[in-house]
Amino acid sequence: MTTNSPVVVALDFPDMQQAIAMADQLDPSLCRLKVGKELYTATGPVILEELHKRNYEVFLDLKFHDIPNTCAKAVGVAADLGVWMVNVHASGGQRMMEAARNELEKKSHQPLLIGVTVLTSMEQRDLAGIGLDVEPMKQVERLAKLTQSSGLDGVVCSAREVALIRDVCGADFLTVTPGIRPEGSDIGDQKRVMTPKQAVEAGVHYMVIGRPIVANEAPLTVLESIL
Ligand SMILES: O=c1ccn([C@@H]2O[C@H](COP(=O)(O)O)[C@@H](O)[C@H]2O)c(=O)[nH]1
Repeated sequence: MTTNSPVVVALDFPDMQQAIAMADQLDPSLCRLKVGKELYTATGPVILEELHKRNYEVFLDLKFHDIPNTCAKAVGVAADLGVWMVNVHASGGQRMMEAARNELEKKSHQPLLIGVTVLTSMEQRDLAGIGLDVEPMKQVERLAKLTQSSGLDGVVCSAREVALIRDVCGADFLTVTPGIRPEGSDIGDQKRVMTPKQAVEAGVHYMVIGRPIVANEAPLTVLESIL
């Protein structure tokens, strides 16, 4: 099933049973689902089959970052698994991203291919700690331009950077934004956050939302209130 919903719910769980129980409380006409490192490491590809059977489109958020050949082959396998979206770290560089793009061109099913810019859990001092003397906004801009010139479909960034990305990369270049926190909800380890309303006003294409929905005892109600 395809949906027009801008919400992608992060299924961050340690096992199949909890992930499927959550998927069964949500609705594929109201959201897509994201499978990340914790769940995929626990279950392997069978989780994707289960979610596809339930008519969900799935963002496989494994953030590949490796030498071009290894990264491209991993992206190719993700395409064969039928996912809707897959991502790589833009800081893997242009040759790595182009190799991933080229690998997808050989595939009958081609997921959206997205580059991760600066993790939404990072602020300026975290960048300084890895030797980058630059503001997150500037680094996001730099990596978004590199991602676009490498032929990818869009970027993962904070909703705070979306207006700038729309200016420099155009409105069709996809923005996928974690770090979304409804008014009053716990920020946790996220740093560059926005509310769903602010994110939509900024023009995001997709909002990735995990704990505010999946840690709530009424996840469908929270999803509906966000929508
Ligand atoms: O920059 C990034 C990239 C990915 N994520 C992922 O999104 C979700 C966010 O979950 P919350 O519970 O809403 O914080 C999570 O799966 C991250 O791995 C991100 O947060 N930031």
